[in-house]
Amino acid sequence: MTTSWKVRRNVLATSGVALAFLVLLYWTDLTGGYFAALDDAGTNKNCFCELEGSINDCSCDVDTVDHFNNMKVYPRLQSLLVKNFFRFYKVNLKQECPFWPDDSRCAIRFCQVENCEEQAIPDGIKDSGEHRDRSSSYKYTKEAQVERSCSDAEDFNSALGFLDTSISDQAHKEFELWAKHDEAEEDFCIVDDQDVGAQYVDLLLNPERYTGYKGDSAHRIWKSIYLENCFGDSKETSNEFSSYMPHRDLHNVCLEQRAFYRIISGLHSSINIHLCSKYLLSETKDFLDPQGIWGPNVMEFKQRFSPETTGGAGPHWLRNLYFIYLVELRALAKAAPYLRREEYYTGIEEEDEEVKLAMHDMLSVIESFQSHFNENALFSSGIASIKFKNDYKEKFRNISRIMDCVGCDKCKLWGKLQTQGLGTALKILYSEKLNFATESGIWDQPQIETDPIFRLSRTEIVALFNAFGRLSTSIYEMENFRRVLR
Ligand SMILES: Cc1cc2nc3c(=O)[nH]c(=O)nc-3n(C[C@H](O)[C@H](O)[C@H](O)COP(=O)(O)OP(=O)(O)OC[C@H]3O[C@@H](n4cnc5c(N)ncnc54)[C@H](O)[C@@H]3O)c2cc1C
Repeated sequence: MTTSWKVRRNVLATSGVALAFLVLLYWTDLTGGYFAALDDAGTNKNCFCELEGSINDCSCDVDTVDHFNNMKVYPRLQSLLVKNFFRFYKVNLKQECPFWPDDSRCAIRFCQVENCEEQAIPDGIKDSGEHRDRSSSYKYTKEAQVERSCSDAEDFNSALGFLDTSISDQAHKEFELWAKHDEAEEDFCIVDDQDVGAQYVDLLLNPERYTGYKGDSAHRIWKSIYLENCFGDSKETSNEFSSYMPHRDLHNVCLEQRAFYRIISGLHSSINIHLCSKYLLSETKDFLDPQGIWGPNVMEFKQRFSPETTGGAGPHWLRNLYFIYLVELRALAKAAPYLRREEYYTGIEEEDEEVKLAMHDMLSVIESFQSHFNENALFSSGIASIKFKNDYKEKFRNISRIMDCVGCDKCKLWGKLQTQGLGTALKILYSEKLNFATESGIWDQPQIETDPIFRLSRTEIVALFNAFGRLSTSIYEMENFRRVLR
């Protein structure tokens, strides 16, 4: 690049940032009085996103989460999620929608997912495969990468060691299916990284941001997802979209149903906050800036969340973001002893060591949080709750199927990842196997020799942390919107 090009590029980049800043200032000015909402005391001091007080159904408040996330969790996640172990996610984006014909395509080019180059993926991730077989928890260890030599077995007496293996191949296949079925029993979502169509995606090349996906297709997805919240009392005859979003009736439904709705609504808020904070401000056709200018769009945020434009519901939706954040935070704390034992192996020695250290630090911070969500409050009412828990699983699995119907590849990628991360969090929170392994002190042993029973695949771990990273970023971005709107 010549010097004059560099100068021109710098000028353009600076003008891009300046434009984004001006848009911010413009809207701050315009909305100064409009945004200010009355607080409980009747004073005109807060913007609608200046949430205060209890998050409901949890023992902590918004301020505590803001401080903990923005100061401690967010910066750590930012440096962790760019590491090779976390940036490559294996997913099947070609799975057909099982519910209706795919009738939509995203209107703008920013919907496309950029494929990653085969050589960019570290060998340690590629070669080890992603099978969820019984040895999967050790597959990312260094030892698992070293092939066993046949000569290791030279002094082995084959006659004495003879084992009657006269079990048919068919029976072996069935055993495998049973094992897979037993393992999947605890799953809250469908993991498709073993599908023929699954491929690695570099998440850093495909940031979650505004794509222009909207209208009937997007609404049908959200509506179908909220419909999964109907436990028994089906409202399927209603054509009213709003009837699936009972924010006004929340106190009339049981805790489990309320939690389900709040989790989905929190995810919905998070996705919409991202598209507001990484909005396409200007689609410049300049070949020096082919990606356009991206930045926060305060007007879009206001339109989506202010009480005036949402019938008073917007601030509740934002509060639900904190709820889902606390659910995933608690899952990470619960799985911390297990996650500390993972190798995070990619084959790049120096980086693997760094990731392990960063992970230990991150998990200690997460464990130190004082007001964790109490997962035992859910599914605690005897036999009925067992059925409820199974219904929950089935409904979350359905949500992962619905994600295959999203008509914009980039939205589908992040939708699937976040659903899988959420499913992994719920699996951790309600896994009998994890409880059993933890209670038997297995994670404290210097060497784990027996089958630990509970395990997560690499794909589940990548989804779990990236999904939590999305929620953490949303809470951080809210702080930025708040600053502008004050
Ligand atoms: C899985 C998925 C992923 C997506 N990812 C992206 C993306 O990466 N980039 C992008 O630009 N677009 C994305 N979209 C589209 C985006 O979420 C919106 O659907 C779209 O921008 C249209 O917005 P809307 O204003 O019509 O309301 P929508 O967000 O479509 O919401 C529909 C209705 O739901 C209610 N509602 C809105 N928010 C909440 C909430 N938090 N809780 C409860 N109810 C609520 C309101 O009544 C609203 O009218 C995605 C959509 C889906 C389904």
